[in-house]
Amino acid sequence: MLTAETTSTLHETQLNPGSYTIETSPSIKQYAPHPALRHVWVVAGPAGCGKTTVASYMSCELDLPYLEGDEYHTQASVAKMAAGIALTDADRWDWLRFLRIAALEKIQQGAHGVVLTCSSLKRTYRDDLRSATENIQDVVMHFIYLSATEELLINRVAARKGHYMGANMVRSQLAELEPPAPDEADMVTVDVSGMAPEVQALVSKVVEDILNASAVGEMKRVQKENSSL
Ligand SMILES: Nc1ncnc2c1ncn2[C@@H]1O[C@H](COP(=O)(O)OP(=O)(O)O)[C@@H](O)[C@H]1O
Ligand SMILES: O=C(O)[C@H](O)[C@@H](O)[C@H](O)[C@H](O)COP(=O)(O)O
Repeated sequence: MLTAETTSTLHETQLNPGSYTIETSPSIKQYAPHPALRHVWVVAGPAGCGKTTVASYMSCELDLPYLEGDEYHTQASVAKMAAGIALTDADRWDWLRFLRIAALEKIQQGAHGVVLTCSSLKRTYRDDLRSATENIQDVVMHFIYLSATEELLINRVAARKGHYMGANMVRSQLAELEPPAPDEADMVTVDVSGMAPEVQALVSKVVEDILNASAVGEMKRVQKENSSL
């Protein structure tokens, strides 16, 4: 069970990584983000875990623009994946760069946050994405990592229609996957084995906790600043 533990500044705000279990089904809409902060939500995990499904929900609930990671691959990378060939690091660096640029463009254009899908399979890829916001004080990145078994992923990819990614790619995705490390405090794991409403409830709770923790962290930062004037 995730608990939010706030500290003196936003950047020190810690959220315990770990799987969520949840009983209620709140809407995220009631949780207005802190006006001084903008959030980049990266929905992560291997093919078929539900990134697109969850990100669409979050984008709608939070009223934020949505960047679909699949659309930022080069044609060559899509052709590779469609042919059942796993991407390499070299294939992915530009993709990650395009995603970073696209997310920052949305922020620069005035969006109060962004929802982004990106498998972010390896720690180095996540660190690369993190570099986009690390020097921007009012923008904070979060990873929502969707966790599922190989069997579930294969079943969901196999049942999905009209996508270049075949079920034969799940194994290579899992072979490369580096699940959240204990020090990745900006990453929260959500178990997606349930049906959509259950997953949505888990995601809502994750977002609620993060927004609450961020708001408290930001308030403490402002109070600290004011007290030192
Ligand atoms: N919680 C769920 N229960 C059942 N099916 C789901 C669930 N989430 C997603 N799906 C279905 O599984 C398939 C893969 O989901 P998708 O969102 O495309 O995953 P990803 O973007 O991570 O590849 C889609 O056909 C989607 O409709
Ligand atoms: O890094 C990769 O190997 C790809 O980005 C992959 O992880 C991603 O999942 C594809 O874009 C397939 O799309 P779906 O994840 O939507 O199936």
